[in-house]
Amino acid sequence: MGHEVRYRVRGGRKLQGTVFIQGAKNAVLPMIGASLMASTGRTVLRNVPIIEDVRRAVELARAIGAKAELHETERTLVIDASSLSSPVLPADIASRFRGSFLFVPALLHRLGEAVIEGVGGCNLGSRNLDFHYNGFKRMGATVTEQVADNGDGIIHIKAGDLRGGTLYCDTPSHTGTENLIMAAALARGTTLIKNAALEPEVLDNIAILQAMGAKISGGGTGFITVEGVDELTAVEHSVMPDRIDAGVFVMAAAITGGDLSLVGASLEHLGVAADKLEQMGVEFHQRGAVLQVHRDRTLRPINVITDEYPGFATDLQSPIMALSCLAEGPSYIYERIFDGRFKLAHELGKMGADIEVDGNRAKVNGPRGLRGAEVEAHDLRCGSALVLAGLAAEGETTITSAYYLDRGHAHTAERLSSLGADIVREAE
Ligand SMILES: CC(=O)N[C@H]1[C@@H](OP(=O)(O)OP(=O)(O)OC[C@H]2O[C@@H](n3ccc(=O)[nH]c3=O)[C@H](O)[C@@H]2O)O[C@H](CO)[C@@H](O)[C@@H]1O
Ligand SMILES: C=C(OP(=O)(O)O)C(=O)O
Repeated sequence: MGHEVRYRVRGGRKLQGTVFIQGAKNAVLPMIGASLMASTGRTVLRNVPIIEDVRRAVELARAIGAKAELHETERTLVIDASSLSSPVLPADIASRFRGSFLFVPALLHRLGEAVIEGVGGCNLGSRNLDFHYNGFKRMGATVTEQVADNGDGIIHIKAGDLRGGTLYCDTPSHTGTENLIMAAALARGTTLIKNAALEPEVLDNIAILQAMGAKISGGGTGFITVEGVDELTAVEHSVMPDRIDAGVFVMAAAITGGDLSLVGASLEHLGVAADKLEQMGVEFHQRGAVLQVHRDRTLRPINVITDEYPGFATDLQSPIMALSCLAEGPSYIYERIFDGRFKLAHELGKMGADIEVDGNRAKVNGPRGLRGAEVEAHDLRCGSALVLAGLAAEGETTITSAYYLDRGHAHTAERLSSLGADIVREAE
């Protein structure tokens, strides 16, 4: 797992043309979790990104007894959760993607318990789940951990009768907020979630839950109130566009000095990343649902501090590290969200970059001409950053362990090739 896919990129071509931004990975995964809360009917999700995380989510939904059909050509997922039967999230699937933990509220409500054999996601240093567990406990659940024969921890959550309460996140956790909202949606009484995440994907998940009959207010304010209801019904919903996919294509235009029209991209959803890219010399024009991106000026260096939305998204930190290698002067990056997200610096070093890392801070000494090399994608965004670097490098770049890239980006090679890039995906 993780080593069978590689991308080969030959750099030096300016990208031009129109590309469709995929549906959002971080919106569709909680929506699949939400759909499992409907005990009758079929949920229809449109604009679903055809990525490995969605394929794993479909496998996991089936493993717990739901019927799930992914219609790839139509980018539509149909889920019938009426036959949910097993509370066990098996390690072989659940430990391959972070979004697996978003199935927990449905299991607690539908089956009274959840057994978590593993939680995956990119290895970005410590990724705690205490806000989720503490919230479930405040609602009346019990959480216990056992050690399996192979030494792995197995978490057992028993719901009893979940009731509303006052919950909080110490920091505004993205999936933490989504899990607590879903747990509260079918709980008895009223729940207040303080310091809730403001990400657009959280708001899109609130929108589908409201359509299903949930009573949720305060989305986007940091204080969310949920009045529990007795049941949720299956609905049809179109997944919002992926702002991180959009950001990567913006940077593909920027790193190649290209000119792209991004269908579905929103300048607003890029948050501070849009301002930072403008400071670097990228020009934007939002015309309805199409964002035009152009860069022909010299790239200027930048200071980046990652933060929760609307701050600079941590998932765009690796891509901008690749871009800043070409900037005329030193760029400074401070990663505040994850404590292990700089493995990329070493890989970019193999391509000629000069990056000094000190804890959660990095100094990128630009400009450095990049050259093709054999590099490894240690996580999803490390993968997208290496593709960007490959687009600007002289010669051929081979990116291994590219399953990680496929976890979150759909049809990467096809979409970039259609814009003029020389890139192929090889799977063994
Ligand atoms: C599937 C999904 O939506 N993944 C996204 C989600 O991950 P995820 O939801 O896992 O990220 P969080 O917002 O929860 O984590 C942010 C920080 O809070 C800490 N924390 C979080 C929860 C908790 O219970 N205790 C705790 O200490 C984490 O260790 C991390 O340092 O948001 C991240 C931050 O925008 C993105 O990079 C991921 O792409
Ligand atoms: C960290 C990421 O995802 P996940 O939380 O799914 O591991 C990501 O999308 O970059």
